[in-house]
Amino acid sequence: MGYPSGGKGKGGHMGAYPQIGVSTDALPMQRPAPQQPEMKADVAGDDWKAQIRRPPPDQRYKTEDVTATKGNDFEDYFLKRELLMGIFEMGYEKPSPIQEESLPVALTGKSILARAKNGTGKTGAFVIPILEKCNTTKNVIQGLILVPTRELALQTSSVVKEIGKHMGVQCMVSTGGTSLREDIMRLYNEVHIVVATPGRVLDLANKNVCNLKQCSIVAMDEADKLLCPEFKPIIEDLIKFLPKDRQILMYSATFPIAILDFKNSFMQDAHEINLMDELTLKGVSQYYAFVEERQKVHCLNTLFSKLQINQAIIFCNSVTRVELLAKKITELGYSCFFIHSRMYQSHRNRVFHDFRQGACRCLVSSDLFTRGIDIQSVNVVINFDFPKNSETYLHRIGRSGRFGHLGLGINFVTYEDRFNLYRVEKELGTEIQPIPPTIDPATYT
Ligand SMILES: Nc1ncnc2c1ncn2[C@@H]1O[C@H](COP(=O)(O)OP(=O)(O)OP(=O)(O)O)[C@@H](O)[C@H]1O
Repeated sequence: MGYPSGGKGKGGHMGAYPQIGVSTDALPMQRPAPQQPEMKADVAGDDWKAQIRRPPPDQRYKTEDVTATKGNDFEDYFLKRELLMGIFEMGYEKPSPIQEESLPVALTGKSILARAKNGTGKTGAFVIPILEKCNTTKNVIQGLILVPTRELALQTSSVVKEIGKHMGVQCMVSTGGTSLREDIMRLYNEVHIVVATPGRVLDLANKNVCNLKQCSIVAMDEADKLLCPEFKPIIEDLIKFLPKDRQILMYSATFPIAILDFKNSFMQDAHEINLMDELTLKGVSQYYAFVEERQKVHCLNTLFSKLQINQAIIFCNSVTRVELLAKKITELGYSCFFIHSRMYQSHRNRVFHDFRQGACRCLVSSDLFTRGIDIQSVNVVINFDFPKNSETYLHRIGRSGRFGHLGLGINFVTYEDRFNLYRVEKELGTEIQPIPPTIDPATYT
């Protein structure tokens, strides 16, 4: 991934700070999908593998979090050829452990409640069976994917479109913060799979414009977040619009006890998968720096000069603090973006898109980006404010070290945070070390 020259370091990139407002272009996945598949594959012959345009193999070191598999191949699951082509063109060579555990069960139609570490391929674990079951000759919604944030909806829909690109699948994103009218118009066209935040899709179902009568498979990503008090009643209402024999695929890295209630009500016979004997990622080194509040910006400055940051996400605990910190970083002479839920959706889209493209090295974020966001080039996560609970800690740190790669998590800990640090360590069974004077770049690059 390329960077504009001087993307890191003191270069007076003061202009980068207000960049978030420059354009209201929607991301491509928000536009109505084309009516024809991007490329119709000729997969009739035996030479289909020769047609696959695989990306160059990923040679980087990967930890056992993704390599400890049974050695299965995607071809073992008798998937449609068009789907297999999409999988291989994504650069997926072999299924990850959670994909190995999920695919055969999901393909039988059974519901799943699965827990696996961050960045180990849960999205593929539910997207692949949904695509396999999708009959693109039928003009009805057959799969629904629910996610807690709009950014995650955009990201997941692009995975569906990429993996399903040889199938002619029509995938629609539907989230709050966008035009309801456009969503309604889109639904007059062909839609096979909907990726949505719960409120908007319930709204559309209530208005009888989103017909879920034949939607027999539903995935809930970040399921514990979807079952928090804010979303749970919406999810329960939505389920009433689905067929009785629907299949539910629930995934997260964290499953508090509260989930059991939902499981008992809606998916009693679900198959359970738990790949989290240990909770934190093997590839992510975690450190803390004991600081006073007023020293934090200075410490961040020191980290910027000492670390080999490819891309970094810096988390704060409030929207106000996100904006303040982004301003301070800019004043230090570093370019940075910021994102939080109180920004206009068009600005959020722009920041997400540009940061993913590598337009800026550093993103200051609220917990909006804590879950699910997959940006492979992020190798450093900094908790400028220490998170309040261990679930948030785990998901934040998991924005680095994607798919078993190496990463670094650094926590600023104040006197008031000291008990929280201890609790997170205890609850996650992990050790967060005091930060040493130097950190070997080989451990996180
Ligand atoms: N079988 C595979 N082979 C190679 N790369 C893969 C495979 N499956 C997934 N990936 C890649 O791994 C990265 C992480 O995957 P994904 O976002 O699905 O993780 P996740 O488990 O959902 O993470 P989180 O818990 O943070 O949401 C993505 O960039 C994805 O493209």
